[in-house]
Parts: sequence; C-alpha cells; structure tokens
Amino acid sequence: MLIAADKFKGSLTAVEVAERVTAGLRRGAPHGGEGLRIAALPVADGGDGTVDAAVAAGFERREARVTGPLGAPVTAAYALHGTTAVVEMAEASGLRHLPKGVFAPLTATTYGSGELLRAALDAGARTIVFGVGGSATTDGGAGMLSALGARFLRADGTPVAPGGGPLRDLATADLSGLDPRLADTETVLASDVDNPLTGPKGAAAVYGPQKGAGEDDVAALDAALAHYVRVLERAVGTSAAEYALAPGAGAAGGIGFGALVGLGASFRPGIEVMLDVLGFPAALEGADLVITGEGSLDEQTLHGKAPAGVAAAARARGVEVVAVCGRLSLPPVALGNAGIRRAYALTDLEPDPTRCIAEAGPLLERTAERLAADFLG
Ligand SMILES: O=C(O)[C@H](O)CO
Repeated sequence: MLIAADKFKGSLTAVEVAERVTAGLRRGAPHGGEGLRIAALPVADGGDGTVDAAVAAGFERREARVTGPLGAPVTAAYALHGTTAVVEMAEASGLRHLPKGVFAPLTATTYGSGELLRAALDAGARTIVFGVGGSATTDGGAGMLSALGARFLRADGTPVAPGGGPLRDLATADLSGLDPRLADTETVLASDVDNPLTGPKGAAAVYGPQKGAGEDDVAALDAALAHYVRVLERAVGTSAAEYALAPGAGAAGGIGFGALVGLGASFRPGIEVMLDVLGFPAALEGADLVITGEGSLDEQTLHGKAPAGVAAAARARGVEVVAVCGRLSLPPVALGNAGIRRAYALTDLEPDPTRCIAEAGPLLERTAERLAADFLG
C-alpha cells in the first residue's frame, strides 16, 4: 500500500498526512496491521510544500537568505540531490511571507526567487525543477530576472520599482546580463496552473484577488503585464508574445512567463514533474492500493492538482486509488472519472469546519481506520 497525498492546506503537511494515515491504517487493519506493508511518498504539485516533499524523498534541504515579497529578508529553502535542485518560488515570494491581512498586489516582488535560483546554481545545480504557485506577487517574474542579471529601466534610465504595478513605467528591458550558467542549465517550470499571462484567464484576473488586488488593481496589473510583454518583445523578439500565451505563463503572478522567456524553461504540469522527481513509479512497484488526497477535493482537483495526477499515474499502471480529504465536493462519478474509486472526508466525522481543521490529525487517523476496515478487513 502506498500513501501519496498532498498537504491539507492550513492544517497538515503532506508528511503529517502520511503519518496520520499510516497510524490509522495500522489501528484499523486486522491483527494491528501486523505484516501490512505501508510506504509513504508525500507529494506536491510545484506550489507550497514542494521542497518539503523533495526532502522527504531524500533530497538535501539547503537554505538561503533572500529578499521577501515586501523587500525585507526571509529565509528560504530549496532541495538538492546531486546536480538537481527543486526550487519553490513560494519559499522566497509566497503569500506565506505576508503578515496576516497585509497584501501588496502592486508592489510585491519575485526578486528573492531569483536569488534563490542563484543560490541553487552556486550549489552546483544544473537541472532545476522550478516549482511555482502560492505567490504573493504579480510582477511577471521581472524581479526574479533582475536578481539574475536582467535590467528593466524607465525612460530616464533608472530601474523600475519592484512589483507588477510599476511595470507600466518600463521603457527598456535588457536580458543580456543574465547569469551565463542559466544557458547550461535545464530548467523545468513545474506549475500548479496552466493560465496564460494576461487577459480574462491571466495572472492578474484569476489570481490577483487572492493576493489582495481589487478590481482597479487587477486592471492596472493586467495592463502593466501586457506592456511588459511589448517591451520584452523589443528585447528578445516576438517569442515574448508567444510565451505570454503559453500554458503556465500566468502561474504565480506571471513568473511562469519570466521563466519561459528569460530562463529558457520548459513547462510541465507540476504534479507530473514532481512524481518523476520524487520517484513515484519506483515507489508504486508492488503496491496494490494507493491512498492519495488533499485538503479539499473539488473541481480544482480535477485540473491537474496532486490527487488527480497521482490517480492518473497509478491507474495507468493498473493500481487502485482511494482518497482522503478534509472536505469533499465532487460527486462519485467525477471521482470515478479521475480514477479515484472512493473518497473519505473528515467532514463525515466532524461537520463543523473550524473543529475539522483544528482536529485534522486525529480525525484523519479515524478516517484511515474506516478505510482500513473497508479495504483490509
Ligand atoms: O501563485 C499563484 O498565482 C497561484 O498559485 C497560481 O499559480
């Protein structure tokens, strides 16, 4: 049996989910789970928790002091194994670095993500899995590229201020000073979403509001990002406009676009990349059941989130999949189409959402006991 679940956002990390499920399965299995072989492979889709999942799979955890989204320094981790690094942009530029209730939709910067990438290059990384999502920023990756040597100037020759809003003042872009090691580095953009950079499905319109952007901010950011693309077109050619439309360009406030244009990154859905990096195919060998899950199993899950990716990969190898979650809002037919035979929700045991979050650990153990009774009894 293999537990390959993502975190329950706001209550349990993916490692904790695996621990709780293991404990519950052992309690619920016949003979106290004696002889039961349970393996755990905590998973992530490129967003929050991606470095932790890599570390749980055997990567070394490294840390760097970098510029946070508001400009103050933060400590950010990346994961290294040989010459492969897993760099999670949210470690440097994520919403998690904003004080509660404080947002900076127009000025938050990805500069620290560029510094974190540079730290991985300094450590010898030549393949970088760049996990993006959960960002506080909408700067199109301009901050990240600046930290790696690009120059973004206003008409008077001074650098544009940090953030997506000030990109409206951009007059010239110069990528010629980008760290030359990037040219010899394979960078994979592991994205939690496949949105384009601008427009109604773009970074500002879809994800700006969760970063505190009001209607006017969204319009200003979208216009500034479109202007940024036009200026970059003059610097690197029409490919900039093509990249702006590419899947994943709008991920993490447009850092996807910055990675495609400036880092020569190739886009892959985050969970697919991470399953390869974490060694999912090897972990699956010999497993007769996979338990996946995340905090909320809903419509979004079906669009490339971790449980859908795990289920697709396991089903492709003929292994049955069940899921655990905090909250379930998918009908059985949608679960079935995603390759998930059955889902167990914590809210079945505790309908009150606040208590459900506060007691997620013990509730998950009891949920796993029920699962054991159904599948191992
Ligand atoms: O960071 C964000 O904007 C969202 O997670 C989508 O990538």
